[in-house]
Amino acid sequence: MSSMVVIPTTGGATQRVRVDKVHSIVSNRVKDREEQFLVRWKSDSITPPFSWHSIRELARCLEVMQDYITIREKPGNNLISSASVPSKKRKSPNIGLENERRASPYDRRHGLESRTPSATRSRTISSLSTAPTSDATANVYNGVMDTDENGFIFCRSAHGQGIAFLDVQGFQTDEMLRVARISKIETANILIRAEYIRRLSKVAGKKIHLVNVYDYTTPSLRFQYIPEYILREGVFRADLDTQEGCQQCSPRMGRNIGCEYTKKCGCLEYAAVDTNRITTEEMKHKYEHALATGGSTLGFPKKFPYFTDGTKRQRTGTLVPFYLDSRRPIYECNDNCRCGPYCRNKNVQFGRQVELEIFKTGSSRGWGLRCKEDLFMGQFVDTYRGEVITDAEATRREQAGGQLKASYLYSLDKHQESEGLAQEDIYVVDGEFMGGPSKFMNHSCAPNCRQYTVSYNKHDNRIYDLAFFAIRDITAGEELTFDYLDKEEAPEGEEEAPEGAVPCLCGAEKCRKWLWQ
Ligand SMILES: C[S@@+](CC[C@H](N)C(=O)[O-])C[C@H]1O[C@@H](n2cnc3c(N)ncnc32)[C@H](O)[C@@H]1O
Repeated sequence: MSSMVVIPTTGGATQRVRVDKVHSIVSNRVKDREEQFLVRWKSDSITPPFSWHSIRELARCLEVMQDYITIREKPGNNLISSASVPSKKRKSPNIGLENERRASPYDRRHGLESRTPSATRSRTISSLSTAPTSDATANVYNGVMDTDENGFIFCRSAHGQGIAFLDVQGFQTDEMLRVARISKIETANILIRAEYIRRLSKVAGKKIHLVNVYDYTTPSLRFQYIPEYILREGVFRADLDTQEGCQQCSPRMGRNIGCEYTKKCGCLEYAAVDTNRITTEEMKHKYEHALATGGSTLGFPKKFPYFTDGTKRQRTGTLVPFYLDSRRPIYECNDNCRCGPYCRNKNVQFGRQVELEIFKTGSSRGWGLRCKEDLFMGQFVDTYRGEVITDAEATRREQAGGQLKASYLYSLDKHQESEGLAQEDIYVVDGEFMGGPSKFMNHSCAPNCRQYTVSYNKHDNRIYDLAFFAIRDITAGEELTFDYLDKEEAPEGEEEAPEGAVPCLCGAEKCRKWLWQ
């Protein structure tokens, strides 16, 4: 049995397969000591074209290759979803189709014209019982190889005498599955890992490492690292130029640390009042009046969120207890402030300053995140990034994505109550497919980090940063975790599994047993 066109895999520059033409990868084998993958090409035909390709030709299709490997590793999987098997109602396309094949540019480039079409070609594979075996030489089915104007190879549909046929109904055959199972996938895993590490090296800020001492898997290449939120349809944020900055502060007031006096700093207008320092009856009365009328609380005792040089803890930049021990929103200064670029009230906006490591946990929790250096209590770790979507879109994605989807969705509802925002006005951050390394932070019922609200524009209360800070000293190498259900009062663990509950594997002494309740 031979195919129409044998793709040369040695000698000369390797031609690549273009990822946007590939539907999926559906099988693998080792041929001539080379890992090869069976590509199903995008096509409207109900017998789409297939062809075998070496790993080098698939160097630009690593995401698709990873999809295949992930499915292949799942026990009992027949590697092709029922959705992609054409309906039995459709008529068979190879009846009466006798496409005369002309030499393609690909053939001409490789001097393959003489092989097409040829009487010496073996018979078409017409039934599953004669589908390719491990030692079959068939390379192209239901199509012919071609190259596009940029030199990328692709396969286009063609049927008829001499064109090997592969029926996707009942795909794959037992023999293909057997061959796929015993054929090692090593180089592909190495290339996928190398590509992920290459992409991590492009992420802004300190280095992010990837460690897996358990197996050959790599986090999904479909995840895209982004430096900022991506605003999706129906989501708006105030223009940065229009954000109000503090006007009474300056870089050189007091200790030359930018903002110095909480009573003057306009950025703290909506920051929480330190009620412990409201000591006189008169002040108390004024404060109650301001609360009742929605008046400004500027001038009441407040706190800047971060320690500065010269404070007793000497942990410059870490959160002060007033914020650390609460869930009060943090208001940082912005570029329109008069306090200058290095104000003590700026921190999260400068981005991550610590080296992180994504690591395989070795348990059913999948991947996790840890820090390569010691962290102080109150130290900023990283923000949570992702697509910002409307509440309606979040509901839609949640319904489509199943119960685990919830762990990637974060509602920006901190100001909902205080600002009287309707539920449909709430935006949601989805960090499943786009975001940063904090996507890998697992849940713990006894966490060492917490997520805080950090705003730079006090008037835009629908979009703000979700920032992770250490809530105790953390030794380098310790897994970073936070409580997915971070509430003022954590719910008690229930004996019975609530509906949709995912068992919690955090291992904390007082584990609540379920991720969601
Ligand atoms: C935001 S992701 C964290 C990264 C994830 N481990 C991964 O490999 O991509 C949340 C998911 O991790 C898993 N997970 C996180 N914390 C867990 C825990 N304490 N127990 C069990 N599974 C956990 C669950 O599958 C959850 O849906």
